[in-house]
Amino acid sequence: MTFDLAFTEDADAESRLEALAALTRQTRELMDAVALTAAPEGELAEIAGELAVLTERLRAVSRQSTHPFHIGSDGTLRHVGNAVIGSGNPFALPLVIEPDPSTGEGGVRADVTFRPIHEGPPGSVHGGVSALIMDHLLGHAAALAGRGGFTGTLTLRYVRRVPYGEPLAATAAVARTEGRKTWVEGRIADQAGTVLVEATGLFITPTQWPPMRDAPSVAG
Ligand SMILES: CCCCCCCCCCCCCCCC(=O)SCCNC(=O)CCNC(=O)[C@H](O)C(C)(C)COP(=O)(O)OP(=O)(O)OC[C@H]1O[C@@H](n2cnc3c(N)ncnc32)[C@H](O)[C@@H]1OP(=O)(O)O
Repeated sequence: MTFDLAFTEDADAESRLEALAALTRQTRELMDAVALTAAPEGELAEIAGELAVLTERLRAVSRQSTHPFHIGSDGTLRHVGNAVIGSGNPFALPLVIEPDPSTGEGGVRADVTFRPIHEGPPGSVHGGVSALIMDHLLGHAAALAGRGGFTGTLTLRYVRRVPYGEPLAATAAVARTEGRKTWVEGRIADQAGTVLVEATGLFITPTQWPPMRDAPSVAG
């Protein structure tokens, strides 16, 4: 398996990506507003009609697929369409990941504030959403350690309910390695350091992998 790695270094492409990111941020605002709206029935129907017009306007100029990996003008490996970090994907939180070598090999951290659209049990975050965030962050740690790969297994322990609307921190680092296999451990904790979710992932580097797998700098 190979990734489609495109090079976009001209100013027009970058400025268009900025415009797409602005549209994406606005769409996320819309999703939050829909989840929390108390508008009356007639207004809901009217707004749905207005949104249908906008949806058709976008659909009329659709791409064949979402944005693949590409190398940005600053050399960063970008995945604009990614479901977790993608600046062009309204579904993405998005997660902004920073290296944190103090936590170990491939150490990474990210501030994360979940929103009402992530609700599972009333008033708290869906376990699958926590798993999504952990999967990506652990995979990023493996990649940062030069051991990028696909998730083979992901194990989570839900220690406490995860609240939305509160700033939390997600961290991960490589725990051990064996051949093409990399075990990564991570957690989501609150500001007091209380662990809410613990995760362990096994990432397997395929035998055929693109040369730039160290991914020193990855963004959405
Ligand atoms: C361009 C540059 C990119 C840079 C990158 C930057 C990205 C920046 C960060 C992104 C972070 C994204 C993080 C999200 C990551 C996903 O969410 S990936 C999506 C979910 N995962 C998948 O779709 C994987 C689907 N599965 C597969 O493709 C294949 O099964 C795998 C995992 C590649 C393994 O295939 P394989 O290489 O043929 O494995 P195989 O030779 O059979 O086995 C090798 C070893 O692994 C073990 N193994 C195989 N599968 C498993 C398993 N599922 N569980 C446990 N053990 C297993 C075998 O038992 C064997 O062990 P040993 O006998 O050697 O001890």
